[in-house]
Amino acid sequence: MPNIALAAGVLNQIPLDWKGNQARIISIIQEAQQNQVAILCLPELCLTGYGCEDQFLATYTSEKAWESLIQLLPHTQHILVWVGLPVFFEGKLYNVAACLANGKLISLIPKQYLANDGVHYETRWFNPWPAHQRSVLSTSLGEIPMGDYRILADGISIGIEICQDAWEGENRPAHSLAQRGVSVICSPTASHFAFAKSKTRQRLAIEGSQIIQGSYVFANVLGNESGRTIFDGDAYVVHQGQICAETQRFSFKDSQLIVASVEINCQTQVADDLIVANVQWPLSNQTYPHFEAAPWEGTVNIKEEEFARAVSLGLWDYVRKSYSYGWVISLSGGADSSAIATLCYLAIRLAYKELGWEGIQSKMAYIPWIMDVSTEKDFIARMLTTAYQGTENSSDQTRTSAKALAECIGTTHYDWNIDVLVKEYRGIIEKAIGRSLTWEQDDITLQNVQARLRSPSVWMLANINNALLLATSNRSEASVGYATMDGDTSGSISPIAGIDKTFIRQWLIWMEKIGLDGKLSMPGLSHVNSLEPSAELRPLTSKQVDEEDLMPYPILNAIERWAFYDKLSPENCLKNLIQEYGANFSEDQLTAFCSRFFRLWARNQWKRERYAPGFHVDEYSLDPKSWLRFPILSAGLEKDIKP
Ligand SMILES: Nc1ncnc2c1ncn2[C@@H]1O[C@H](COP(=O)(O)OP(=O)(O)OC[C@H]2O[C@@H]([n+]3cccc(C(=O)O)c3)[C@H](O)[C@@H]2O)[C@@H](O)[C@H]1O
Ligand SMILES: Nc1ncnc2c1ncn2[C@@H]1O[C@H](COP(=O)(O)OP(=O)(O)OP(=O)(O)O)[C@@H](O)[C@H]1O
Ligand SMILES: NC(=O)CC[C@H](N)C(=O)O
Repeated sequence: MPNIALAAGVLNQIPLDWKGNQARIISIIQEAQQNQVAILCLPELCLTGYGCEDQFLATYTSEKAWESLIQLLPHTQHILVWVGLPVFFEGKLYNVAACLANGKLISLIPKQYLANDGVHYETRWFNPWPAHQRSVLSTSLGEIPMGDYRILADGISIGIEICQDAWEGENRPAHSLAQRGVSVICSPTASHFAFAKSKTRQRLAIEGSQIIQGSYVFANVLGNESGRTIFDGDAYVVHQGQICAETQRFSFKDSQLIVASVEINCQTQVADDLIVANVQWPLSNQTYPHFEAAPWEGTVNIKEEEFARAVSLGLWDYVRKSYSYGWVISLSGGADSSAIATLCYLAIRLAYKELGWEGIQSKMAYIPWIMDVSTEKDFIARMLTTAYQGTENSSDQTRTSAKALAECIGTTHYDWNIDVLVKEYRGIIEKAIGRSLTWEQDDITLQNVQARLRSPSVWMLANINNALLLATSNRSEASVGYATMDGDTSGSISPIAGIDKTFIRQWLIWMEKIGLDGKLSMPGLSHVNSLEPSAELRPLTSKQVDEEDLMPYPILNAIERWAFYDKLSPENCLKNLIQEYGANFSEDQLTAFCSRFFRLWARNQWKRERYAPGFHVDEYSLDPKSWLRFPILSAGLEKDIKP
């Protein structure tokens, strides 16, 4: 029973980046070879990127991937590597893990169960491969075995489960592989971040190793690969149910390799489903560092930590992959825009900590001024621009709050007043329609014009800086359309559109007082955290607060979850509401909240269709393009509240 080194590599790839993806794969294979690794598992579809969307349907994509695969072969001496790519077989497309060993393509093993819920849409592009079906594919390299095979390499039998395969309970291929006899399963994966989801993946890896009483090597994608989804970059080497090595999630590096040396059972029996790879493992006399999870994984504030790390990595990857030079935020001093400014700050701080200044300069070499900047402080000021845009309805508290946060972060901060613009527009329209606008008659119009007139100026800053304008809507506001279209919805990404207002406020308090690892906090949030959420669009004397315009945020969030995650009827949502909140609100009040929620929900689907792309962070999202479809025109659900 020899000891061999098993490794998993996570990669931050870019869809359709042929050269870049290949270079990162070659670099991690070389790192593995230097570490005398025998078997290396890389993420699902890592040659093309997991998120190529309908470009998978272009045969060109799989042809380019095939070319790239062939170019990898000379880099696989004395190692067995799993690399993911799309492959056409008899006119149908499959999501495949290719086994490369010692300069040869050994086999192509397709995914059996396709992911098709939530953000996943795999059946649009791929076909599921039936269990136990085995065939051969004629290729430029000759006849290659394609199907439900095992690999026999230097006495070790290896099987595979591709991401969703492992989520299929009793049907997961690990069970059949256990009966057929494998000592190692590799699991190339592309499983996006959602709160606490990595624990499920970890459990699946542990159970996989227990099912075969052997080793399980699991490798996920890393970072914001293609825009909306962020991948944790988690990987595990598990042996007999024990985790031997794991990555530190949310790394800002291009890749991470983990290695563990394990004692493996040998097998030499020949069988129909066994393809022999001619490879001799390197003699592993190396001792490996103990690759273990980051300390923050074990803390009680794991949800806050995950949110901070996932979204800041999402923002960082987005800015560099879109070749932008930074971010612009219209900073009101309220919770949403302040949360986003803080997340941008964290993106820079975490990137700096992990990559160092030289690492940042090489990653951001496309920015013309990058070599002129020498300190982290200067870099923050160049990357992050904020603007407070007051009106006569703005309070001193929000102006002070925005200024204090901007100073604490070190943004380039502006403060100007837009009353002159509001007056000008109001005058033009009043003259045109021949009457004065009043708050009694024109409330929404007078609110919205202010929100809209904050948009052109920050777009100008975004254009001047070649920066991304960040929209600040959260999921709770998106539910009820509590935002002005082309006003505060302006922007090219909506980083917090996937999370509710209640959590944002809780996270801000944690960031002020505790922060990442209990160290990286933001004391400048003290003013923000003392304010009650308000749009500040009506005259100050009216004391506008969001929760009076709408309903208490916890109630709004509860109805939203019951209705659109649990898919309960409006009537049952109300029943739940009465049960949970009946002690604090009358039935009439709760019925009014429920009616208002469904009325605003149905009326504002068109707004959700028009939001800038947001990040997925929770179990569900309201994004119509990637999670929840709802008719733009409907009778609404309000009438269904009472029988
Ligand atoms: N189904 C549909 N398809 C296409 N368009 C549809 C439509 N239904 C209405 N519309 C149109 O939508 C327009 C109204 O939308 P819009 O102009 O955005 O305005 P609207 O949704 O009526 O009002 C904006 C709301 O957001 C609040 N707000 C604004 C800014 C910031 C904040 C904050 O969170 O702090 C809150 C504000 O207090 C107000 O309650 C109308 O022109 C209407 O015709
Ligand atoms: N005085 C202001 N200066 C600059 N931007 C503003 C101002 N008022 C509103 N905005 C912009 O409009 C957005 C929407 O306002 P909204 O009130 O929903 O968010 P917030 O002020 O960040 O948080 P809160 O709702 O907790 O007050 C803000 O996030 C901000 O981008
Ligand atoms: N790529 C996949 O097969 C992902 C499926 C998996 N159930 C997930 O959501 O993470």
